[in-house]
Amino acid sequence: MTIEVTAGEPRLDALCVLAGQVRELMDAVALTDVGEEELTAVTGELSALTGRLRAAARTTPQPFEVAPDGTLRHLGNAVTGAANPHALPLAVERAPGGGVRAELVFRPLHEGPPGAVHGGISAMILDHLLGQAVAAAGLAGMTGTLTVRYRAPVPYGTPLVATAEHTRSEGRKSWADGRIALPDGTPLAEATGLFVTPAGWLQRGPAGQ
Ligand SMILES: CCCCCCCCCCCC(=O)SCCNC(=O)CCNC(=O)[C@H](O)C(C)(C)COP(=O)(O)OP(=O)(O)OC[C@H]1O[C@@H](n2cnc3c(N)ncnc32)[C@H](O)[C@@H]1OP(=O)(O)O
Repeated sequence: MTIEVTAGEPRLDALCVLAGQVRELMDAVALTDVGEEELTAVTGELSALTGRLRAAARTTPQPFEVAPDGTLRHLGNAVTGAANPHALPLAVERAPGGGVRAELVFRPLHEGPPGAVHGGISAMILDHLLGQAVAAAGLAGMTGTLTVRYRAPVPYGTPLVATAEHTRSEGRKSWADGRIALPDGTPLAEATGLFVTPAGWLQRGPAGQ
């Protein structure tokens, strides 16, 4: 899959494509049933590839930054970052009725209980989405508390919809609610969270801009 998030920045585009390929690799590792000899051979090739990438390395992932088009982006983010193999990546958009939403499909790689998504993975997605709902209201903050109610096992391999909305603020504290649901709206995991805007962000913003 080609992800074009970086118009006019061919190296970053190539990095995002590489991250997508690594996601496919991770899926393949989670599901492979090839024999021991082949596993050992592939491990050797991957070790060589890892060395090539480490030939020039940074100490932190791609940063939270202002892109050339003036928008904020975080290609290294563990949930949304197209350049981060760990990320789905989650594509978050403004919801028509307010708040934010994202369509997502978890993968077998995300298994916790047999046949369902790990609760920590669901919590991570909800944490991020609630945070973006708060940010969309102009109050970006760090998670202070996150409470999740798991109402039903979250399946992988099935289209799901995650939504969140900012509910209220008091000073630097903001609250948001969200859920991961089936496309018909049936909630599977619901969350509420408190986000605190660090005092420094009030002057400089989360990207230090
Ligand atoms: C455009 C962008 C897009 C970007 C959109 C990005 C979305 C990303 C979403 C993912 C977010 C994360 O995962 S963030 C990662 C996980 N979270 C963290 O690592 C946070 C670590 N904790 C901290 O950095 C800090 O403790 C903070 C920032 C949370 C608070 O520090 P602080 O700013 O010094 O707060 P402080 O002055 O003590 O308190 C201010 C008020 O908040 C309350 N308060 C403080 N912490 C907590 C808490 N944990 N739980 C309850 N309440 C708390 C205090 O009681 C006080 O209330 P009162 O006395 O005024 O009533």
